[in-house]
Amino acid sequence: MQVKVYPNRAKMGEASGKLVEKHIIELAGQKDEIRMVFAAAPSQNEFLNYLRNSPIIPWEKIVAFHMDEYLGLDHSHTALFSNFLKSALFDHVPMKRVHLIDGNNTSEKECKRYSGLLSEKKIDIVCLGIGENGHIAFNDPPVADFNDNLLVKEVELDEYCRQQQVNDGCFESFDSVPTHAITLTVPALLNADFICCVVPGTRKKEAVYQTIHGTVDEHCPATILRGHWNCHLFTDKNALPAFEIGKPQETQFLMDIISRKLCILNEMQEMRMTAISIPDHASIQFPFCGPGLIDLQVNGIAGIDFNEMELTEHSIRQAINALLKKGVTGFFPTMITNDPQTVEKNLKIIHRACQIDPLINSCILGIHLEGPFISSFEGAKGAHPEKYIQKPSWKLVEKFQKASGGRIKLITLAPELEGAIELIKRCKEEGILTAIGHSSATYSDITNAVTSGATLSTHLGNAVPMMLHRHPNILWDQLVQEDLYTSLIADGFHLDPSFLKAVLKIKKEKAFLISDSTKFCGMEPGAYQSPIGEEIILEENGRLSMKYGNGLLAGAAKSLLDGIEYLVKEKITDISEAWKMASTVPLYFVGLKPTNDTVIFNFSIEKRLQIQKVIKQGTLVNL
Ligand SMILES: N[C@@H]1[C@@H](O)[C@H](O)[C@@H](COP(=O)(O)O)O[C@@H]1O
Repeated sequence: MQVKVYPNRAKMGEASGKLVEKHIIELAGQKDEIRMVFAAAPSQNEFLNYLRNSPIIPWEKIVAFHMDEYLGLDHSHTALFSNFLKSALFDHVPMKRVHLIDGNNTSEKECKRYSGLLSEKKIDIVCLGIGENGHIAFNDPPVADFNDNLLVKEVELDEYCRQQQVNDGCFESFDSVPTHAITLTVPALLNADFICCVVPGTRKKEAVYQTIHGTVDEHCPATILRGHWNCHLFTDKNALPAFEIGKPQETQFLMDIISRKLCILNEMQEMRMTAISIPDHASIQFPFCGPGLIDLQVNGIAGIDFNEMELTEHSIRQAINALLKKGVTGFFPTMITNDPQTVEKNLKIIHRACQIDPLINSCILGIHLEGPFISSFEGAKGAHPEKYIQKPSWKLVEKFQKASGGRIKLITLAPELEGAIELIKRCKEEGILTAIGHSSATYSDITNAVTSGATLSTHLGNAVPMMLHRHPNILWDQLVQEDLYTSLIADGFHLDPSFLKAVLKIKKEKAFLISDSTKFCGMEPGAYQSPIGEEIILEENGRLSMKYGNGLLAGAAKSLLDGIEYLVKEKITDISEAWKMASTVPLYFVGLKPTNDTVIFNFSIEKRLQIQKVIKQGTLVNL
């Protein structure tokens, strides 16, 4: 859902009208008939007024419906929605056809008749508002059903909704507002390809707040709009309680949003937001939309590895295509401890690929050097080859940084090594983030690293010494550092659910997911050679380990998307939290501004995620 905020109703009406006008004209170029549903309420006045006066809308192609009607109100009553829409729009423009709901027909017959008309063909555009009680059409909280099997039904209006009709000036008294009505159901409204929602005014504050920030469920039926992939919410300053407009409190605002588990800010000026907040129990069939995924540790994917000798610009593009298919719109290619000549060569290739291909350039947000300044202790060195481990050296970093065209943004190192603290400080000066990882550091090494500028624990819980003292040890010692973020591999093999739960309880919004995927992610099970020459085994279930390392893990063969699914499946977090940990949190950690990159996905009852569409830099990616 995109939220746009305007200083007053007039500007809001004009902007929403323009957007719908533009969409109608686009559709008119493709089809002979455009089917639209309109809402009848004073909140729509400015919007309908814009449409009525548009000199370019091809009304002769438009078939109009409305979304609700009172039962039993006299034909001539001005509050009848059919009469309202006639005087606001239908009587002024040469529509192809207008289908009015007859509130004086028996409700059963009328629901059937109108359902029949609606289901003749797909509805293209729904223009609606949100009630003070959060309703859409007359789906008030007590009767709204996100999984309704019906398209049109009779409902009893709740008292809050009836009072709003008096507040809106449509009826003189509460008692004169009918108690029953006919309404299009939630699925009938959400089935449209395009939704324009116009909600002005102070009395809508709570409803707008809930729509943007509340849990997606029937307590506020409008929250379901966040799940629609092409919904545009227009509101005015008066209806917006959550933050003040015009004050550039970007950081605080972003933190507020992150802590409320929902949406990211894309453009401060327009207040465009991409929201995701889905209840864990939802069995909603509509696609959802969330920010593009961000993976700060990708060694490779789909047969291509950034550490292999054979890396080319073309294979980088292939890897990016595979990542986009998994919803990853931004990532750090990760170079592990390796022959320095290969590292340098591959950094140059990545740099060149970014220069020649704008898509690669926009997906590669930076490069992660994981090593070579790591511990050579068993366990701590993990799957990294000992022969290429080096002493911390700014000179080497400088050489690599030059080869990469300044793209190295993160270095994982062992702070206990001689010269590591100086290197951390130097990196900080040069704008490179540093992380603690593949280390056997003590509490004082870790504290020194943090005070010198280290801000992350890389894949906490993995690549640590084989045997740990129960306390102190390197896990507790990092967990207590409040300034450290933590990256976690949630592939189902690297960490147990209880460890993940405990880390999240401590680190809260400072924990994010990485895949640590290698070229074997997406490959058939079997025995292979790793890019750094080790024999490795990829099992049927996706476990990747060293053949001669007593089963020790050797990176991952699962994607970031699998990590999100794992957190939800194991009931470690809900989907909103997990998605946030794989998108907004890592982006925030590296200090990059949110983008408009968006992923549209299905989330099934079986908790499976399926990517449907990826929008990168405003363009639909060909998946
Ligand atoms: N990329 C690292 C490997 O280099 C490391 O060997 C492994 C260790 O996991 P554990 O410490 O659980 O054996 O974690 C990740 O996969």
